[in-house]
Amino acid sequence: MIWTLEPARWLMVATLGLLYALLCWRAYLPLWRKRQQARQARAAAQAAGWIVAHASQTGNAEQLAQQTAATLQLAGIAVQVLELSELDAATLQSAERALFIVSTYGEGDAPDAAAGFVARVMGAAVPLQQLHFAVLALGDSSYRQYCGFGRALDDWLQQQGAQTLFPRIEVDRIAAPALAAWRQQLSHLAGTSDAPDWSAPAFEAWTLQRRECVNSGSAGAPLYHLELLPQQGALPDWQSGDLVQIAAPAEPERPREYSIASIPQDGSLHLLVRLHSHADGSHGVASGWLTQQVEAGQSIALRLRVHRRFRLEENLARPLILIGNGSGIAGLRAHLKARVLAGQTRNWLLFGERNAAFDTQYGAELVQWQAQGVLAQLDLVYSRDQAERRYVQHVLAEQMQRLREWVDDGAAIYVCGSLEGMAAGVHAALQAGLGAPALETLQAAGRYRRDVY
Ligand SMILES: Cc1cc2nc3c(=O)[nH]c(=O)nc-3n(C[C@H](O)[C@H](O)[C@H](O)COP(=O)(O)O)c2cc1C
Repeated sequence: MIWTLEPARWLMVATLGLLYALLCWRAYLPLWRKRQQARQARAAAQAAGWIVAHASQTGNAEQLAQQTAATLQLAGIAVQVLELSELDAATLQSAERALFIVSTYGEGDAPDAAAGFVARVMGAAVPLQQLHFAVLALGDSSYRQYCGFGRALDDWLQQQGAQTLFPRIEVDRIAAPALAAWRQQLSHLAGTSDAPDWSAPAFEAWTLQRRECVNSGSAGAPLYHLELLPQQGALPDWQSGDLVQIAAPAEPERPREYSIASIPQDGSLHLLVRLHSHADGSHGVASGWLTQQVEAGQSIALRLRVHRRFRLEENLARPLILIGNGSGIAGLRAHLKARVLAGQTRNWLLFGERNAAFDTQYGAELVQWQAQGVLAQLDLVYSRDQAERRYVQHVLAEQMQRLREWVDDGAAIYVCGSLEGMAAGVHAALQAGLGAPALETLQAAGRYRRDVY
């Protein structure tokens, strides 16, 4: 009879039972973990309430996402603010409400940072019947593909079965009425009537200290170096990579953006402004006013704009490859100044212009930095100084071995200047030399940044 078994046998039976239970548990463990993770993801999405996802190049969409989140939070709604690139299919599938605030670049493309989301997530079918969403699409109607990315994202979400909370709102050059419509929809959704005011910081009066044409005789349009100081108080703080907005008196509702060419340690704010001329010979509203009309000692309405995506941030500690052309030297010069200040000498500048005789804006500084050993490599590429046209992307392709070595050493790549021609050519050369996936990885890691126009 079983009750008569000896203790040793009991022990064996018990051990075998335990072993069997353990084996079963081990077999079940991965499944359990997976279920647990899914449960946690769902719980996180539910606890987080709404997702506010942004895709921004120069920060407008990101700023609006923060303001949108603040409005919802004020109404007691839990919000998770994410970059679009941080969203994956699983998170989208476990979310119930999401607001997308996205701008458009290139020719109807997503901002650089969202390229990964487009390839990874939008390239596939993701059933999203549970998701309710709305899109705020930022753009500029003077481009052919107006709000191209916002529209594409909206279409894709609807194709996946997601339901719109309200129709897409398109914002032409940050126009106030469209933003008011978005705020109104938010207040309605959140059930609040006291949404915070979203007005941008006011323009402040600055004084033009000095202006100088830096490319007299050039085959290109005139380029001017400007120095400015605030009329009230001390010089504000900014970082290399940041922008200013300038409101010309003739068109204050449409401020123009310029890269800042100096750092606060220079003692004033420098800009490099190209005079634009139309076919009929008339000048661009803002560039004509800044370079031909305002006199030294007169007032300019200006506000600073953080351009987080083009700042150095953690790349300050990495080797830095700076690539640009024309007035794009402005932003690159500010970065070089910040690097010199930080004692970082592993800098490589590839810069393109037309003729060495006329187009050497800030050339003396560059040569001096090279002599001081703070500019490890300087490639000045003049397109018209030889029979064949030669551009930065050609030199980049020739120097690809060196570029790979720098990237292997952890370098970051910053591109500033014209989108057509330069930035597109540089992008193609980098893709060919490093491979598209590697370039995408660099971009996602914030090691490939562009300020192109
Ligand atoms: C180089 C460049 C290309 C652009 N291309 C487009 C475009 O194709 N379609 C469009 O609607 N807006 C285009 N825009 C306008 C931006 O989408 C708009 O300025 C937006 O407010 C930028 O928001 P962000 O700061 O969040 O990136 C372009 C802007 C730049 C500088």
